[in-house]
Amino acid sequence: MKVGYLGPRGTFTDLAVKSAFPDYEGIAYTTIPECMEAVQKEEVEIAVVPFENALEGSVHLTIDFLFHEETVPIKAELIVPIQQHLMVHPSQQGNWREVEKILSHPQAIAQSHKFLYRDFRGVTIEQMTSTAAAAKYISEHPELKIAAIANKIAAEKYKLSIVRENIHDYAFNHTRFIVLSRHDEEQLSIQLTGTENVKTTVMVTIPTDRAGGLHQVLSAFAWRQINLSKIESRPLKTGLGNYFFMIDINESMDNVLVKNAIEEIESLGCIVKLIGSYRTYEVEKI
Ligand SMILES: O=C(O)C(=O)C[C@]1(C(=O)O)C=C[C@@H](O)C=C1
Repeated sequence: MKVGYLGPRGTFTDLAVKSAFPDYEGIAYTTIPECMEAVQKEEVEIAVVPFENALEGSVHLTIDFLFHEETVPIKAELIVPIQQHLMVHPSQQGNWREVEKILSHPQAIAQSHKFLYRDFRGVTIEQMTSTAAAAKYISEHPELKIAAIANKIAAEKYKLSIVRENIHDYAFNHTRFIVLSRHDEEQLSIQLTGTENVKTTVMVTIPTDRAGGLHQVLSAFAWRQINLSKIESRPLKTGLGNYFFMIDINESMDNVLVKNAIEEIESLGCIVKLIGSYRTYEVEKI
Protein backbone atom coordinates (compact mmCIF):
# COMPACT_ATOMS: atom_id res chain seq x y z
CA MET A 1 0.00 0.00 0.00
CA LYS A 2 1.03 3.63 -0.45
CA VAL A 3 0.96 6.07 2.49
CA GLY A 4 0.78 9.83 1.95
CA TYR A 5 2.56 11.97 4.54
CA LEU A 6 3.83 15.50 5.09
CA GLY A 7 7.32 15.47 3.64
CA PRO A 8 10.15 15.60 2.95
CA ARG A 9 11.79 12.58 4.63
CA GLY A 10 12.50 13.14 8.33
CA THR A 11 9.31 14.91 9.41
CA PHE A 12 7.55 13.73 12.55
CA THR A 13 4.77 12.49 10.27
CA ASP A 14 7.30 10.39 8.34
CA LEU A 15 8.49 8.88 11.65
CA ALA A 16 4.91 8.13 12.67
CA VAL A 17 4.34 6.40 9.31
CA LYS A 18 7.56 4.37 9.64
CA SER A 19 6.50 3.17 13.11
CA ALA A 20 3.01 2.10 12.02
CA PHE A 21 3.62 1.04 8.40
CA PRO A 22 7.32 0.12 8.08
CA ASP A 23 6.80 -1.94 4.91
CA TYR A 24 4.59 0.44 2.95
CA GLU A 25 5.74 2.93 0.33
CA GLY A 26 5.70 6.49 1.68
CA ILE A 27 4.65 9.27 -0.70
CA ALA A 28 5.71 12.75 0.46
CA TYR A 29 3.40 15.77 0.02
CA THR A 30 4.21 19.40 0.77
CA THR A 31 1.10 20.27 2.76
CA ILE A 32 -1.45 18.56 5.01
CA PRO A 33 -4.40 19.28 2.64
CA GLU A 34 -2.43 17.71 -0.24
CA CYS A 35 -2.03 14.50 1.81
CA MET A 36 -5.73 14.44 2.63
CA GLU A 37 -6.70 15.08 -0.95
CA ALA A 38 -4.35 12.32 -2.16
CA VAL A 39 -6.18 9.64 -0.15
CA GLN A 40 -9.54 11.03 -1.22
CA LYS A 41 -8.47 10.84 -4.90
CA GLU A 42 -7.03 7.34 -4.35
CA GLU A 43 -3.46 8.33 -5.24
CA VAL A 44 -2.56 6.61 -1.96
CA GLU A 45 -4.48 4.07 0.16
CA ILE A 46 -3.63 5.73 3.48
CA ALA A 47 -2.84 9.29 4.60
CA VAL A 48 -1.30 10.11 7.98
CA VAL A 49 -1.68 13.71 9.18
CA PRO A 50 -1.16 15.52 12.51
CA PHE A 51 -4.37 16.25 14.40
CA GLU A 52 -3.46 17.61 17.83
CA ASN A 53 -0.40 18.41 19.90
CA ALA A 54 -0.26 18.23 23.70
CA LEU A 55 1.34 21.70 23.98
CA GLU A 56 -0.06 23.63 21.05
CA GLY A 57 -3.50 22.08 20.63
CA SER A 58 -5.36 21.26 17.46
CA VAL A 59 -3.95 21.31 13.95
CA HIS A 60 -6.59 23.55 12.43
CA LEU A 61 -5.73 22.75 8.81
CA THR A 62 -6.59 19.11 9.48
CA ILE A 63 -9.83 19.80 11.36
CA ASP A 64 -11.03 22.31 8.78
CA PHE A 65 -10.28 19.99 5.88
CA LEU A 66 -12.18 17.16 7.60
CA PHE A 67 -15.19 19.42 8.06
CA HIS A 68 -15.28 21.45 4.84
CA GLU A 69 -14.05 18.91 2.28
CA GLU A 70 -15.05 15.44 1.33
CA THR A 71 -12.72 13.07 3.13
CA VAL A 72 -12.22 9.42 3.87
CA PRO A 73 -12.77 8.30 7.48
CA ILE A 74 -10.28 8.13 10.34
CA LYS A 75 -9.34 4.46 10.87
CA ALA A 76 -6.78 4.81 13.69
CA GLU A 77 -4.89 7.37 15.71
CA LEU A 78 -1.18 7.26 16.55
CA ILE A 79 0.13 8.99 19.67
CA VAL A 80 3.76 9.91 19.08
CA PRO A 81 6.32 11.44 21.50
CA ILE A 82 7.79 14.67 20.12
CA GLN A 83 11.26 16.01 20.90
CA GLN A 84 12.36 19.24 19.27
CA HIS A 85 16.05 20.08 18.81
CA LEU A 86 17.90 23.13 17.51
CA MET A 87 20.30 22.28 14.68
CA VAL A 88 22.71 24.10 12.38
CA HIS A 89 24.96 23.26 9.44
CA PRO A 90 28.26 21.79 10.74
CA SER A 91 30.07 24.79 9.18
CA GLN A 92 28.11 27.07 11.58
CA GLN A 93 28.55 24.91 14.67
CA GLY A 94 31.19 27.20 16.21
CA ASN A 95 29.00 30.30 16.12
CA TRP A 96 25.48 28.90 16.45
CA ARG A 97 24.60 31.47 19.11
CA GLU A 98 24.85 34.17 16.43
CA VAL A 99 22.24 32.69 14.11
CA GLU A 100 20.15 35.35 12.38
CA LYS A 101 17.16 33.23 11.50
CA ILE A 102 15.43 30.12 12.86
CA LEU A 103 13.24 28.04 10.56
CA SER A 104 10.62 25.42 11.30
CA HIS A 105 7.02 24.30 11.04
CA PRO A 106 4.60 26.62 12.93
CA GLN A 107 3.67 23.81 15.38
CA ALA A 108 7.32 23.18 16.26
CA ILE A 109 7.96 26.93 16.65
CA ALA A 110 4.95 27.23 18.96
CA GLN A 111 6.07 24.21 21.02
CA SER A 112 9.46 25.92 21.57
CA HIS A 113 8.11 29.43 22.09
CA LYS A 114 9.53 29.96 25.61
CA PHE A 115 12.97 28.72 24.55
CA LEU A 116 13.01 31.07 21.55
CA TYR A 117 11.81 34.01 23.64
CA ARG A 118 14.43 33.38 26.32
CA ASP A 119 17.48 32.52 24.19
CA PHE A 120 16.81 34.05 20.77
CA ARG A 121 14.74 37.16 21.41
CA GLY A 122 14.78 39.43 18.36
CA VAL A 123 15.96 36.69 15.99
CA THR A 124 13.78 36.26 12.90
CA ILE A 125 11.57 33.17 13.03
CA GLU A 126 10.48 31.83 9.65
CA GLN A 127 7.73 29.31 9.06
CA MET A 128 8.41 26.38 6.76
CA THR A 129 6.10 23.67 5.40
CA SER A 130 7.57 21.11 7.84
CA THR A 131 10.39 20.63 10.34
CA ALA A 132 12.28 18.43 7.86
CA ALA A 133 11.84 21.04 5.09
CA ALA A 134 13.60 23.49 7.45
CA ALA A 135 16.40 20.99 8.15
CA LYS A 136 16.83 20.30 4.42
CA TYR A 137 17.04 24.03 3.67
CA ILE A 138 19.79 24.44 6.30
CA SER A 139 21.75 21.58 4.72
CA GLU A 140 21.57 23.32 1.32
CA HIS A 141 22.80 26.69 2.68
CA PRO A 142 26.01 26.11 4.65
CA GLU A 143 27.02 29.77 4.20
CA LEU A 144 23.95 31.19 6.03
CA LYS A 145 23.72 31.85 9.76
CA ILE A 146 20.48 29.94 10.18
CA ALA A 147 19.15 27.15 12.38
CA ALA A 148 16.25 24.71 12.22
CA ILE A 149 13.98 23.19 14.82
CA ALA A 150 13.44 19.52 13.92
CA ASN A 151 13.91 15.98 15.20
CA LYS A 152 17.04 13.80 15.58
CA ILE A 153 16.36 11.72 12.48
CA ALA A 154 16.16 14.87 10.34
CA ALA A 155 19.50 16.03 11.82
CA GLU A 156 21.05 12.68 10.85
CA LYS A 157 19.44 12.58 7.42
CA TYR A 158 20.47 16.13 6.44
CA LYS A 159 23.84 15.88 8.25
CA LEU A 160 23.23 18.75 10.64
CA SER A 161 24.69 19.35 14.11
CA ILE A 162 22.30 19.46 17.06
CA VAL A 163 23.37 22.38 19.25
CA ARG A 164 20.53 22.36 21.81
CA GLU A 165 18.51 19.25 22.66
CA ASN A 166 14.90 19.07 23.84
CA ILE A 167 13.98 22.72 23.38
CA HIS A 168 10.20 22.11 23.53
CA ASP A 169 8.79 24.11 26.44
CA TYR A 170 7.18 21.30 28.45
CA ALA A 171 8.48 17.78 28.93
CA PHE A 172 5.23 16.01 28.04
CA ASN A 173 5.12 16.65 24.31
CA HIS A 174 3.07 14.27 22.21
CA THR A 175 1.28 14.64 18.88
CA ARG A 176 -1.81 12.75 17.86
CA PHE A 177 -1.76 11.69 14.20
CA ILE A 178 -4.78 10.32 12.38
CA VAL A 179 -4.77 7.53 9.82
CA LEU A 180 -7.26 8.17 7.01
CA SER A 181 -8.25 5.32 4.73
CA ARG A 182 -11.11 3.64 2.91
CA HIS A 183 -9.73 0.27 4.04
CA ASP A 184 -10.79 -1.36 7.29
CA GLU A 185 -8.44 -1.15 10.26
CA GLU A 186 -7.57 -4.90 9.98
CA GLN A 187 -6.61 -4.52 6.31
CA LEU A 188 -4.18 -1.73 7.20
CA SER A 189 -2.03 -4.13 9.33
CA ILE A 190 -0.74 -1.46 11.68
CA GLN A 191 2.59 -2.69 13.11
CA LEU A 192 1.95 -1.36 16.62
CA THR A 193 0.08 -2.78 19.60
CA GLY A 194 -3.34 -1.18 19.81
CA THR A 195 -4.61 0.14 23.14
CA GLU A 196 -8.06 -0.46 24.58
CA ASN A 197 -9.04 3.14 23.79
CA VAL A 198 -11.59 3.59 21.03
CA LYS A 199 -12.87 7.01 20.01
CA THR A 200 -15.52 8.39 17.73
CA THR A 201 -15.06 11.88 16.27
CA VAL A 202 -18.07 13.86 15.06
CA MET A 203 -18.53 17.42 13.85
CA VAL A 204 -21.80 19.06 14.80
CA THR A 205 -23.46 22.15 13.35
CA ILE A 206 -26.21 23.60 15.55
CA PRO A 207 -29.04 25.69 14.04
CA THR A 208 -28.07 29.34 14.53
CA ASP A 209 -31.27 30.48 16.23
CA ARG A 210 -31.38 27.75 18.89
CA ALA A 211 -30.92 29.01 22.46
CA GLY A 212 -29.17 26.36 24.58
CA GLY A 213 -28.34 24.28 21.48
CA LEU A 214 -24.88 23.25 22.65
CA HIS A 215 -26.28 22.38 26.07
CA GLN A 216 -28.82 20.06 24.41
CA VAL A 217 -26.11 18.39 22.33
CA LEU A 218 -23.96 17.75 25.40
CA SER A 219 -27.00 16.55 27.38
CA ALA A 220 -27.62 13.82 24.79
CA PHE A 221 -24.24 12.35 25.76
CA ALA A 222 -24.38 13.25 29.46
CA TRP A 223 -27.59 11.48 30.45
CA ARG A 224 -26.39 8.33 28.65
CA GLN A 225 -23.15 8.56 30.66
CA ILE A 226 -21.05 8.71 27.51
CA ASN A 227 -17.61 10.19 28.17
CA LEU A 228 -16.34 12.94 25.89
CA SER A 229 -12.60 13.71 25.75
CA LYS A 230 -12.63 16.85 23.65
CA ILE A 231 -14.87 19.58 22.32
CA GLU A 232 -13.64 22.43 20.19
CA SER A 233 -15.36 25.10 18.14
CA ARG A 234 -14.07 26.18 14.73
CA PRO A 235 -15.40 28.90 12.45
CA LEU A 236 -17.96 27.80 9.87
CA LYS A 237 -16.40 30.49 7.62
CA THR A 238 -19.84 31.92 6.85
CA GLY A 239 -19.71 34.92 9.20
CA LEU A 240 -18.47 36.06 12.58
CA GLY A 241 -19.98 34.07 15.43
CA ASN A 242 -20.84 31.03 13.26
CA TYR A 243 -19.14 27.85 14.46
CA PHE A 244 -19.21 24.09 14.21
CA PHE A 245 -18.16 21.83 17.09
CA MET A 246 -15.74 18.95 16.88
CA ILE A 247 -16.47 16.36 19.57
CA ASP A 248 -14.35 13.33 20.53
CA ILE A 249 -16.43 10.61 22.16
CA ASN A 250 -14.60 7.97 24.22
CA GLU A 251 -16.69 5.16 22.80
CA SER A 252 -17.07 3.19 19.60
CA MET A 253 -19.79 4.01 17.10
CA ASP A 254 -20.86 0.36 17.58
CA ASN A 255 -22.12 1.32 21.03
CA VAL A 256 -25.89 1.63 20.63
CA LEU A 257 -25.95 4.50 23.15
CA VAL A 258 -23.66 6.54 20.89
CA LYS A 259 -25.91 5.85 17.91
CA ASN A 260 -28.94 6.89 19.95
CA ALA A 261 -27.25 10.06 21.17
CA ILE A 262 -26.39 11.05 17.59
CA GLU A 263 -29.95 10.33 16.43
CA GLU A 264 -31.25 12.53 19.24
CA ILE A 265 -28.88 15.36 18.25
CA GLU A 266 -30.00 15.08 14.62
CA SER A 267 -33.64 15.16 15.67
CA LEU A 268 -32.89 18.53 17.31
CA GLY A 269 -32.11 19.88 13.84
CA CYS A 270 -28.32 19.63 14.14
CA ILE A 271 -26.14 18.35 11.29
CA VAL A 272 -23.74 15.61 12.41
CA LYS A 273 -20.75 14.64 10.25
CA LEU A 274 -19.18 11.35 11.37
CA ILE A 275 -15.41 11.61 10.91
CA GLY A 276 -14.53 8.14 12.16
CA SER A 277 -14.63 5.56 14.91
CA TYR A 278 -11.12 4.28 15.61
CA ARG A 279 -8.59 2.70 17.97
CA THR A 280 -5.63 4.47 19.61
CA TYR A 281 -2.09 3.19 19.00
CA GLU A 282 0.86 4.49 20.97
CA VAL A 283 4.36 4.84 19.55
CA GLU A 284 6.79 4.45 22.45
CA LYS A 285 9.94 5.91 20.97
CA ILE A 286 10.94 7.38 17.65
O1 LIG B 1 6.77 19.26 10.47
C1 LIG B 1 6.71 18.08 10.83
O2 LIG B 1 7.70 17.40 11.10
C2 LIG B 1 5.40 17.45 10.94
O3 LIG B 1 5.30 16.25 10.80
C3 LIG B 1 4.21 18.32 11.30
C4 LIG B 1 3.99 18.47 12.80
C5 LIG B 1 2.60 19.14 13.07
O4 LIG B 1 1.99 19.70 12.21
O5 LIG B 1 2.18 19.09 14.25
C6 LIG B 1 3.97 17.14 13.43
C7 LIG B 1 4.39 16.94 14.71
C8 LIG B 1 4.97 18.02 15.51
O6 LIG B 1 3.95 18.45 16.40
C9 LIG B 1 5.39 19.19 14.69
C10 LIG B 1 5.00 19.33 13.41
